[in-house]
Amino acid sequence: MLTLSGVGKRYPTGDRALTDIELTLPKGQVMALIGPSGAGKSTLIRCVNRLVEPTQGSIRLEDIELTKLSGQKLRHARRSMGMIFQEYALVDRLTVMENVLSGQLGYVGFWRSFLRRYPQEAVVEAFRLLERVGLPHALDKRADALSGGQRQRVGIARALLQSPKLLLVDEPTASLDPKTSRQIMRLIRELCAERDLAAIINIHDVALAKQFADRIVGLRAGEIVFDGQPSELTSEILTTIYGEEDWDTTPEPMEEDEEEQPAVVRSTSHEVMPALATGGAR
Ligand SMILES: Nc1ncnc2c1ncn2[C@@H]1O[C@H](COP(=O)(O)OP(=O)(O)OP(=O)(O)O)[C@@H](O)[C@H]1O
Repeated sequence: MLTLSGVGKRYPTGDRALTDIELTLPKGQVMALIGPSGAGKSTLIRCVNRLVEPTQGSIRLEDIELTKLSGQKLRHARRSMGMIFQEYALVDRLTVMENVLSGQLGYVGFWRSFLRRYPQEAVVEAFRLLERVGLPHALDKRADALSGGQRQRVGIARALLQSPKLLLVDEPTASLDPKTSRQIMRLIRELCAERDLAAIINIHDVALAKQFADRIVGLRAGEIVFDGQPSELTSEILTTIYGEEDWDTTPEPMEEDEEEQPAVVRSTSHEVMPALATGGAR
């Protein structure tokens, strides 16, 4: 369905973000993309929808070579990719319903969308989607009155309204509490199964990736260093992806007379390690 071959990206600054990426994603597969900060996860996702221009290689979505598209054809191809990006924030002053319908912007003409007059069938589908993502009672709420989890649900409904073939999801749980994070990951997974939709999810939380993805791809310094089943993600492989760390032990409780550590320990972004607690069933 989606095939990346020999994909590379070097930014004008000289940073090489991706090297020789080979990846094939079949229909219906939920793939989690993990790796340390700066490994190239966001760059990879953005190369697929061409928010970032790959400097090498080919990216095919079904029979369309995405790297060669421009203008109208690129806009058309982008409609088949639902994007759930943190920074694709909702428009706060608009209602939930209006935010979802804005997923139709690529379809309806400029004046129609400017005047916010959407086709009846889009409105009906938006109702249905809002019900499906668990927000049937929030249609008229302003987006700024929603919780983080509710906002993410609106973002998911908006992405689905354009009937995509592929979902590109960038850190969907970054600002959510653990329970809401699980609910959002479960929802994405269920929706992919219902619609035979493939998804690439850039996620820092390894435990969530293991629980909710069919496949995990580990990036390190722009290269794929692991591609396999969640059950194959051993401590050795985590070390390959993230670098040396004792993945299996948790710290011993401190002795009473031990000097207390500061509550917050700041680290550079390159030292960010994944959460490893394994939760219960899906
Ligand atoms: N616009 C840009 N211009 C120059 N270099 C960039 C740009 N965006 C990213 N990079 C560089 O490309 C590399 C990969 O960055 P990217 O954001 O894709 O990593 P990431 O794995 O998504 O990181 P994080 O988990 O922190 O979001 C890094 O070295 C980064 O500094």
